[in-house]
Amino acid sequence: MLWKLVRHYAAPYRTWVLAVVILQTATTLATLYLPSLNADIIDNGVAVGDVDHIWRVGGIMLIVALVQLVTAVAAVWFGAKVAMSVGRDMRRAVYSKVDSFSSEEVGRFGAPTLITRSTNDVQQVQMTVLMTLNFMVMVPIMSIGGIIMAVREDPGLSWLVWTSVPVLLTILLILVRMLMPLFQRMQDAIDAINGIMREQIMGIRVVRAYRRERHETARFADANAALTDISVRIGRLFVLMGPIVTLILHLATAAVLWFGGHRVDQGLVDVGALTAFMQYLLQILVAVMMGSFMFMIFPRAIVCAARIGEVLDTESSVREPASPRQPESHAGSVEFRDVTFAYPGAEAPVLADISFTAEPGKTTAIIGSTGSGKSTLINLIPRLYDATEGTVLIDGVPVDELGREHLSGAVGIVPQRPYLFSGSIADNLRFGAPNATEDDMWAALDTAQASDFVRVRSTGSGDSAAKGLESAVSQGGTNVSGGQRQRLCIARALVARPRIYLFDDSFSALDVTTDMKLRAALTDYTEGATVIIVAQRVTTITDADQILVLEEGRIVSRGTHEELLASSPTYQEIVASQISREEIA
Ligand SMILES: Nc1ncnc2c1ncn2[C@@H]1O[C@H](COP(=O)(O)OP(=O)(O)OP(=O)(O)O)[C@@H](O)[C@H]1O
Repeated sequence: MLWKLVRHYAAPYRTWVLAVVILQTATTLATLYLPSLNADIIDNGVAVGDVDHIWRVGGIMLIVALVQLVTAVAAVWFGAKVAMSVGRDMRRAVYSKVDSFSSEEVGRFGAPTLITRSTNDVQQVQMTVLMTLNFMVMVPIMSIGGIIMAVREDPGLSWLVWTSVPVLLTILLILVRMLMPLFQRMQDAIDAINGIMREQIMGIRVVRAYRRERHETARFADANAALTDISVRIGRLFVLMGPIVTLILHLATAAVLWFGGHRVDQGLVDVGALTAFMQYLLQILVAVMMGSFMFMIFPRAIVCAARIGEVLDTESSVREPASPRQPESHAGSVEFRDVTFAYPGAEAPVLADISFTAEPGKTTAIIGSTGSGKSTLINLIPRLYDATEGTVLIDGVPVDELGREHLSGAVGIVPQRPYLFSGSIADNLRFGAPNATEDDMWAALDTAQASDFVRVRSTGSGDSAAKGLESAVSQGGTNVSGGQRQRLCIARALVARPRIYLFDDSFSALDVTTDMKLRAALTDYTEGATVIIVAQRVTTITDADQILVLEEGRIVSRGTHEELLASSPTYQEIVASQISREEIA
């Protein structure tokens, strides 16, 4: 998966990769050339007192060193550009994939892991691309070229290469083998810590309310300790690696000086050639070390790439139609035809044989006990999920044949759990209608009974204080009350002026008087549109043109308030539990 991902995302930057290969080759060749020039200066300049030779070869050395410097810097620059671009594109792809997911896929993966995969995992792959680009040319050329050059300088000492390289390689491979499983566990530990952190931040109020701080702190401490433990073990192995490699390098240098010294004494080799041999041996060992380092980062990148690939290979269960259909009328009627729905993995359906029509200009209300499937039913209209059997139609066209744009333009939903985004109140209100004017927004706020508190609202202090529509909303809408958040979400749906309004238990946080005022204003505002209201309170829906009573996922009765009062035992039960006999009368 790592190779497949990198090949795909690096393809647009082929030219830059080629530049890195050429530049790295030039750097490595220059690095390999320098020791033999050095040997030449010592043997043919210093040893025989030829100053001209020293100047001439010294000049060449300077030029070669300059070439090495410039090409090395340029190679790293291009390498970084490729790696960062690959990382950016991969992050973008993961983001847009997640964006296309339906509630099912988001629920299946879970938010914490989706966040880790699009940030930390992509970063690991990006880092591996950077390292690979830096080392992939240098390591093979330097090790093979180094061996050839070293043996050329003094074949008699070549046994030192054949012994030191395998020793270093063996030790490094043992370390890599020990590191591999640790890296895999590290990624899981990061996931776990992100998950706990997110859950605790989101649920901080509940944690406080139930005085669970100690328990939660202990849970976090355990996850933190696990991550620390793995990191320390990885760190220990890394720390061990430094001295071991240095020891081998020093032993190799000492061996070259010891055995080489004897050979110089015996006149078998020149001092310059011996110096060059030593430098080549060090270059070979450094190349081997870097090669092993590359192997060390691969296991982690492979794990990360697999996790990224899993997201990218997942297709949304709610798919865009290949050629979207346009309905003939744009009135906004909603029809359910024998709809059955089961959540993925669940055995029993939560909705069964649902058939009804919600007409434009009329209000359809859905009432039923907790868990009877009201929200699920509403969620099928904007395709948060697709029906398992049967069809949901808007203006006579099945919703899965409508384009996403068309569908989101037609349907305005106020979810059961109201959510606002960070930004100003105006930013939030313009979510579904970017061109809405201030008058449009105030009209929606008036209808949602939200204009009073928005008008006096102010955030920030001094000159930077923002007032009214420009006042700030924090992420999730946590700096407004539950009822205010609910009304702002209602206003957000109203501003877009869709043809179909879906209110999922949207009046629950309002007091009875505000609820009444809001519904009266709503009747005028939504005139001509299809309105579907899910409600817990009977008083919210007494005026509805049609009330559907849901029980365990089935419509058990339907009719107006009066009709149901007369005919439906379930409805009578609900009403009796909420309204006194006098009120009913
Ligand atoms: N994402 C999900 N995965 C699996 N089951 C779910 C999921 N969401 C809801 N359910 C189940 O489906 C059933 C219907 O849930 P739904 O939220 O539609 O009920 P509801 O009538 O809106 O309830 P409430 O009045 O409490 O909001 C419940 O039994 C619930 O446990």
